[in-house]
Amino acid sequence: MTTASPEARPAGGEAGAPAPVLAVEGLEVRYGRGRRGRSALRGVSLSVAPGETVGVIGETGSGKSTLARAVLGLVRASAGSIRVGGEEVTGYGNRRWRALRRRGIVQYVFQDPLRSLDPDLTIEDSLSEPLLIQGVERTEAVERARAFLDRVHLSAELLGRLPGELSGGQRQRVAVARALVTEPALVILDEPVSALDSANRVQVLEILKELRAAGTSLVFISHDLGSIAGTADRIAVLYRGELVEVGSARDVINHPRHVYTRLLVGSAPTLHARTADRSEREALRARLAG
Ligand SMILES: Nc1ncnc2c1ncn2[C@@H]1O[C@H](COP(=O)(O)OP(=O)(O)OP(=O)(O)O)[C@@H](O)[C@H]1O
Repeated sequence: MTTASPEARPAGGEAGAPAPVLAVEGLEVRYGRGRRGRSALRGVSLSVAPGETVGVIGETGSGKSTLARAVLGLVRASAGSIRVGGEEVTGYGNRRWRALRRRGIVQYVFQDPLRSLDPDLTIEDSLSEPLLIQGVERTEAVERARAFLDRVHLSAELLGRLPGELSGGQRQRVAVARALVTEPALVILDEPVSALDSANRVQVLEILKELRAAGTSLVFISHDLGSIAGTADRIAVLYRGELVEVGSARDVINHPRHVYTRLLVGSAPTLHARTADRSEREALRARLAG
């Protein structure tokens, strides 16, 4: 990270500190080639310790989904390195990435649960599939999958249904359960609550807090600081492809350092931090544009 402040917690790997489940160093991602190519991420460095929830916040186009896709092997890094669960994965080709995903070490939840769920598989099949792929025997896979329904506050009655027969909120909770069944070291959540109405949003955020309390490492990506503020241990602020600030959630919200972070915090009326009035926000926008 070239312009960011130092991270609030050690990245791990030093004597006594646990090795991070995710370590991204100097990550660059470009889309397209040559003159027509454009840079989506520049010099991004971020680590996630075991059991830690890191929120990544940024406006549309700042590179949040690109970061998620790079960590899942869905787009390639042009420079820098990515280590997942201690494994250097940067140079992996499609086959090795597929194998890594199959091992269930890193899982994901996207904004649209229909992208995370096969529309033709019943909920029971969707939940047991990741375990079957790992070679778990069917009866045990189904039993383990059912056990995860409780974790996401869903009733077993839904197991025989297809994703299209559930509400948006129920579908997203199934997507979260599917991401958890392999007990991954890391779950990447890309705008997991953005498509939900406020009641479902609150429920899914509660579930994420419970996962955090249970020690699952999460990267929670959102454009909404209000959603991230109560869930993340640390917050990383992405602005135009660069991480401009990383710190404890409390520090970032109460003492934002970068102008963009101050604008974000000042525009979030649900936070307890002082919101900026209109003229202050305009002054901050002018400084960003300048
Ligand atoms: N497949 C692609 N080809 C070319 N450019 C892309 C591609 N995907 C994203 N980009 C560009 O990369 C930049 C970062 O996009 P990205 O989707 O990561 O942003 P984001 O922060 O997730 O935005 P949003 O909140 O709108 O989803 C944007 O300028 C976008 O136009």
